[in-house]
Amino acid sequence: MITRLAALPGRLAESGRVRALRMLWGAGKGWTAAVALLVAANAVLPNASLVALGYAVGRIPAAAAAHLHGAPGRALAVALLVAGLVYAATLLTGPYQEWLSACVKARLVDDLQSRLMAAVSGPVGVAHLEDPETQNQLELAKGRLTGHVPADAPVALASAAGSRLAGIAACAVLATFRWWLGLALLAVWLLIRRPLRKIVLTQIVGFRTKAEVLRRAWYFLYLAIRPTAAKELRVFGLGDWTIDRYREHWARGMATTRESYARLGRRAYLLAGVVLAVYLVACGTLAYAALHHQIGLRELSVMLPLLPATMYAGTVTTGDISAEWMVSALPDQAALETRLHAARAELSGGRDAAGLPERGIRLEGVRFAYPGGEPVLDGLDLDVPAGRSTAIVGVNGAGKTTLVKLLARMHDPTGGTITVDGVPLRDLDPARWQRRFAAVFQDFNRYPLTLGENIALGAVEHAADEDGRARAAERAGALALAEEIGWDTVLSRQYAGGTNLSGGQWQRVALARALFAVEHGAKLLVLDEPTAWLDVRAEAAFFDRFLDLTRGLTSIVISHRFSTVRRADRICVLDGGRLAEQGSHDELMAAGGIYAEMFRLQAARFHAPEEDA
Ligand SMILES: Nc1ncnc2c1ncn2[C@@H]1O[C@H](COP(=O)(O)OP(=O)(O)OP(=O)(O)O)[C@@H](O)[C@H]1O
Repeated sequence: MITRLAALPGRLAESGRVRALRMLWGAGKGWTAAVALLVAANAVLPNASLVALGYAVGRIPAAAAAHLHGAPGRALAVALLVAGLVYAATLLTGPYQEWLSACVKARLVDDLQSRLMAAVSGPVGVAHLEDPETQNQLELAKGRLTGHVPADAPVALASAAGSRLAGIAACAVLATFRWWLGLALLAVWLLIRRPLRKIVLTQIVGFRTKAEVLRRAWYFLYLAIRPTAAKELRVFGLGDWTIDRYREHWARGMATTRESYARLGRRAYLLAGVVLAVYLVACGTLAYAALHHQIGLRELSVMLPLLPATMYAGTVTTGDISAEWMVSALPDQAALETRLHAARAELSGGRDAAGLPERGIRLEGVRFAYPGGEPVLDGLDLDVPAGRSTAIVGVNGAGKTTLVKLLARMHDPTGGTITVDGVPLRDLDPARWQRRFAAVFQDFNRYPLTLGENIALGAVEHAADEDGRARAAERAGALALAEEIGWDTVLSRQYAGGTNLSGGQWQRVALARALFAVEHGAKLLVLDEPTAWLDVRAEAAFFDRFLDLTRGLTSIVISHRFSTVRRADRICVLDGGRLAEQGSHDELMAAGGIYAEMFRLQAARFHAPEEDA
């Protein structure tokens, strides 16, 4: 996978250039014209100021002989004025480039980031998000791993192109003195550019193979600076360990980059020898011509400073290197969009899911394994009747959450069939089917938004329904919280005026969100460990409301707390990837199987004799 990411440096850079140009054109004709002006300014002004200064120097002897009077004095004054103006214009190109870069970047960042977000959110499943290659490509496309933002590419390329043109123009001016000298300088710089640029491109490719290691480095950096991990890091004294891990991964990730910089340096010294030889010839030729009065002071003072300016025709500057890095991210963006667009088709189906399920969901011989993993479900047969509550029970890793992910079409089974009222689940429009669901996942989201928004996100198109929001909060036991802190308080102290919630308070908010979705039409309620964070009283209140909460819904509850599970109409026990037992609490207890054993084990902890406790 990594090799695919790393391949073909040349093509990668070229397609990036075309993309950068297209991006610029897309940003607007005015910006394209402004960038073209930058290219022209970089190409013309530095040489023009050298030429103008050379002309002014050439006029000094005549003006000095006339004591700065008369026509020679005026000619010098005009030449100096022109040189000064051109030089001032040259100085202005720097700020102009900064301003242009900021403006173009502001336009492009928005577009590039939105496109990335759209690409990643496009597929209805979640497999692509669990795929390391997607994550590598995503980080490269954002430019975060390299520190070179792709939105800067058009202006950086324009600036580099302008400098190259300036170098070529300097060679052309020197060719007016001796055609072979201009040509020799151009040829030597062009020859040198190829190997130098190849080193940079190889460095970029080398860096890309380290994307995963560098992602790790960034992970350790964020681990150290984000408040979520702060408590554990301190309790276990992991501060230095985190820094060491960061450094170790960063050093590994940057090893190829450092090596290629060293190679670039060595090669540059070698090539500098060749350049020196050509420059010696050039200086010698100019000196010879001056000594033999073949050229005057004016020509000499124009040609001499242009000699070093020819290097821009081929040398690789830090600006060039940055531009290459920025450009290299653009094909990643395109490849990611293409790949994730294809991933949209992986979970296909066009039938409307409205009104489903009326009778129920049936799983027959369902098999599923995560990519590269052992089978999690291995021939599962299960009925989930509509309008009833079904509890799923099993040991850690039995596949309970995975089963819910299959039902919600985050993944499709690798074998067997799932049908809804007899219609294959694969035939249903996956996005519409997902909107039939309301869920409190084990790792529910804790949005750093207001309390009101946290609940309204369950049915965002009905966010204005304040009565519905209050009803959902009341049923979830979160109304008191709303009355205490207000609907508009942000649930994170990392934002001004925000507050932090306890785990149990968060769980009530997550439940309220799911119930708000139910208020607005969701018919399948999934509760994955819905009471894990609740205190005893809140859990008891939840049991009391369970029948009310799930009435009329097809609900699936997953829990290791048997007091929650026993309220369900039907309990299914997963074991070894299959359905091991099913029935009501009483039936399963009477059967004396896995469920009964697990239930008794848990109950025994609460009824243990005191010496046992
Ligand atoms: N995204 C994933 N990629 C690869 N393997 C996964 C993924 N999610 C879960 N698994 C594996 O699938 C198996 C079942 O996990 P699952 O989360 O479905 O179990 P569970 O019954 O819900 O467990 P628990 O009671 O601990 O919540 C586990 O072995 C787990 O390692």
